[in-house]
Amino acid sequence: MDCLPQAKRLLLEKFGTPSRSKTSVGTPASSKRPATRIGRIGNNGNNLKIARVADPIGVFCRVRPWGHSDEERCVKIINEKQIALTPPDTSMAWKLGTAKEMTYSFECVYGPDADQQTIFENIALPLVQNVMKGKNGLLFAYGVTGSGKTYTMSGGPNSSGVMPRCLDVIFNSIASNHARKFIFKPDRMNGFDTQSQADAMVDKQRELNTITKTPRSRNGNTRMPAWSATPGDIDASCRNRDPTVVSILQQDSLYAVFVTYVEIYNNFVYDLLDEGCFDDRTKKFNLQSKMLREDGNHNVYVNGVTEVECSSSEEAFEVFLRGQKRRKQAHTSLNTESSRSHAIFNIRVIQAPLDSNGEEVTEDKSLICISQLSLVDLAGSERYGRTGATGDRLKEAGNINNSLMSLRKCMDILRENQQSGSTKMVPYRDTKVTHYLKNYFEGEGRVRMIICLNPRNEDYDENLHVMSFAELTREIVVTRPVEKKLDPMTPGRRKANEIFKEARRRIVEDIKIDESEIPMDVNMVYGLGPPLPSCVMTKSEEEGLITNLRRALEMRIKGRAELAKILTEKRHNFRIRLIDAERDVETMKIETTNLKFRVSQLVEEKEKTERVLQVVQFEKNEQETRADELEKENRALKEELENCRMEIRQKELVHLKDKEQLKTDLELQKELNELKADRHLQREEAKLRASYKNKDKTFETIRSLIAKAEDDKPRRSRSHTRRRSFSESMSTTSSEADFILSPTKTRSRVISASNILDVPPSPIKSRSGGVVAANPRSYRSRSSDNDRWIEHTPGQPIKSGTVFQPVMKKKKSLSRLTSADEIVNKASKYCLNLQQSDGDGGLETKLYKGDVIPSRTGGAQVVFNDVEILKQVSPSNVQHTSPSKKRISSSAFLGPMTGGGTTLVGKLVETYDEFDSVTGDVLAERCATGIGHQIGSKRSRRT
Ligand SMILES: Nc1ncnc2c1ncn2[C@@H]1O[C@H](COP(=O)(O)OP(=O)(O)OP(=O)(O)O)[C@@H](O)[C@H]1O
Repeated sequence: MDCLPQAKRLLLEKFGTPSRSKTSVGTPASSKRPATRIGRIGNNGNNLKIARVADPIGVFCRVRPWGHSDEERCVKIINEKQIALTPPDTSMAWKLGTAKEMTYSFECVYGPDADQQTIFENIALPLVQNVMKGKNGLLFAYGVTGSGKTYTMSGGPNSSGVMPRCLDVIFNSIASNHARKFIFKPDRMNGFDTQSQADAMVDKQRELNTITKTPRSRNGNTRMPAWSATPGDIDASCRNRDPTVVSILQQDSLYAVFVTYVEIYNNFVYDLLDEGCFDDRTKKFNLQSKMLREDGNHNVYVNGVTEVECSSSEEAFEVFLRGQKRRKQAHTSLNTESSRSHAIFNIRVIQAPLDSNGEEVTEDKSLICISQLSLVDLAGSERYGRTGATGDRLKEAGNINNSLMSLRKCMDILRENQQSGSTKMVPYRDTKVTHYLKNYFEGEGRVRMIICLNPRNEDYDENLHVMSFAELTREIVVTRPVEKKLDPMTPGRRKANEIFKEARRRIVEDIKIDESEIPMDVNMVYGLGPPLPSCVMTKSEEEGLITNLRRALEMRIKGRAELAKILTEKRHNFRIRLIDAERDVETMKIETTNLKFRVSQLVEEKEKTERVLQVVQFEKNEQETRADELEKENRALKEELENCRMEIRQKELVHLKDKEQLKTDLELQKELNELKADRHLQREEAKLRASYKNKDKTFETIRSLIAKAEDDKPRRSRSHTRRRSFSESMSTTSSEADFILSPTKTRSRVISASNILDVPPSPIKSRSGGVVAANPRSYRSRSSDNDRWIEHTPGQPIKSGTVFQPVMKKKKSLSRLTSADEIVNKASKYCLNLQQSDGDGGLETKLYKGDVIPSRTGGAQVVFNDVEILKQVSPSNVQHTSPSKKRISSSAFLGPMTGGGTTLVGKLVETYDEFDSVTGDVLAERCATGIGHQIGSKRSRRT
């Protein structure tokens, strides 16, 4: 509905009433020059010539403060619009004799006392207002070096210049309509695209991830660039914000602000916000020069320039500081921080209307409006001679002056074209600065210039040039930009959307229904039809516009009537639903009363149940305590039972052991008895043989007697018969003897009698006539002894120092055996070496020898068959030697040998006695254990 006042305004403009009177802030009314109407060919589709209103470039003058009050100065402020330049004696004009005081007029003149706030409000704020309306603006500062251009544009630490204030006002104004970050995305061709809120959120998240990896700024809000401002610089967080707000917002549009910062140095364009050019090695920025391009609307832009979206003026100002650090500045004799390049800081305001639901930004790219405010800090003009510049500085100065000269040339031709109607080509492309600003001078925005003056006498000559440029510029008019139709849709969508959302939230809260069940269609209520046709009347007699307008309005009236009908219907429906709802409420009230009664009953029941529950709980606790006690008792009894069982098991083990021992003893006893019986038998046999011998002698005697009586035949035949019967009886007796001496009858379990009987008897007579006890098995030929011995010496043997050495050519100590195989497969003999004291200081060494034979279970068993005893007795103790030991010793070695195996058996029986009585325990314990341990599972049978 904004279209009627807008149409009225356009009509007024059409008929010549300047609309500049609307600008309340800015140039004083008295200083306003009437808008110039210039003829320009515009293409409105019908190729009609239209007149467009043009404004002159607004030129303002600012005189910076001078050092000392007594210092002579060449600038004199005549009034708020005029200044006078007085040539000093040192000036060139004085020398040439053309010196005279010159007066110059400006839109407004600001003296040394003018503060930054005033400069901003009067010069820059109208441009900011324009930008918010979707129009472009250019503000540039021009003047000699050190005249205060940078100060005016950027400001100092405690005095914000034009640029930060512009940012403040823009962000203040769009506060409630600020689009979420990343809703607008630069399309890299000077345009913008929109994206959904979801996509914007994704981009936002990505940015947050990047920020968390980099340090934060001093105020903690935004990213702190690695090369951010040093403490001496202007701090974005410390400056005072300008609180001004311009209220010319499109309420149904969302806004975003992007900034770019470029510099033109030595006629090359550089992107001061390009982050990919920091050289870690040199710690310097290697900026790549950029190209200037034209977009589809012939707007010049820097190709590939970094456009930074900012959420606040602080953030934008930090971005500016970031770029400022890279700007080419140098110390010159005229300015300690002289700008050696033209810096252009662009603030781009993007606005796009919300969709018909007032929910999201429209996707229609043609409805996106981009307006740009360019703030240009030109490098200062300077004379070569004055600065004394050389090298790079000289080259810079040359380029600066060239570009400023080119700017002046362009202005000159432009003015000539405008004044004389000529169509000379304006050489914008001569330098980058004129090329870049071309669009502004051709009518794409409002242009304002601040002439900065340094009133020192030394600057007079340069100031003169600046003044002539200012005069020239003032005469140039710039076409006023066409008012853009920013939002063609019905206004109020955003508000309606908010109201609708609030209503829906309340319904969801109160009635507890799903939010998705309530349709979201604000358009139904607020869409009054298609947008109104253009109201711009190009010809007074044009009828079509009014007809179209009438038709559109009639459609709207029709639409409104339809909406009214729908409203009535909805009202009716709503009333019916309301009545139903009231009825429901009554029913519910009754139900509520019933339920309350039921609830009170349930509460009583619940209390009763709780009491019962308490009693049950108490009982349960008691029973649990009792159960715990019983459990403890049970556990103690189980432990006791287990102990008893263990005791029984131990006793059973002891019993079994005793039983085993008894069994072994019995067997040994039995074997002993058998051996004793054998010995007795052998004695009896010997006696019998002796008696037979006697009988033989008797027979011999008889035979001789018989031989004497041979002559007597009958007696001889009788004698023959008798002899034959005696021989028969003798043969019978000898077979009986053989039976008695049979090895099988004398065999013991421990010692193999067959081995013993295999050994031939070797009776040797002693000198005394007795039989010498000699064991042929003890003799071994050292050359033919192939037996492999296992030597077992338990404990640490005592060195006897005797010549008595058992012959064991191939022997291995039991303790060195590594596997059972060494006994089973390799060893054939076993020797147990036992040493013990005889109690009288003597040492008794016993060697128990035996054969190693394989056992049935695959192991090995030792069959002892010999004992050798070495007794070392002190001569003084010979008398006291124990008789029993003597007996054992002598009986073992000096026992009677009547021949055959009998002698050896007798000897072995004696030794077995000894073995059994003296070393039985040792053998049982040590030998069996030793062998058993060495052989492992193949434990040999204890013998
Ligand atoms: N109106 C002013 N009030 C106070 N100080 C000022 C004013 N104008 C300029 N100055 C001071 O003068 C010095 C030079 O100013 P500035 O750097 O802005 O000059 P410039 O025109 O940008 O020079 P150049 O072209 O060499 O860059 C600065 O220290 C600045 O603070």
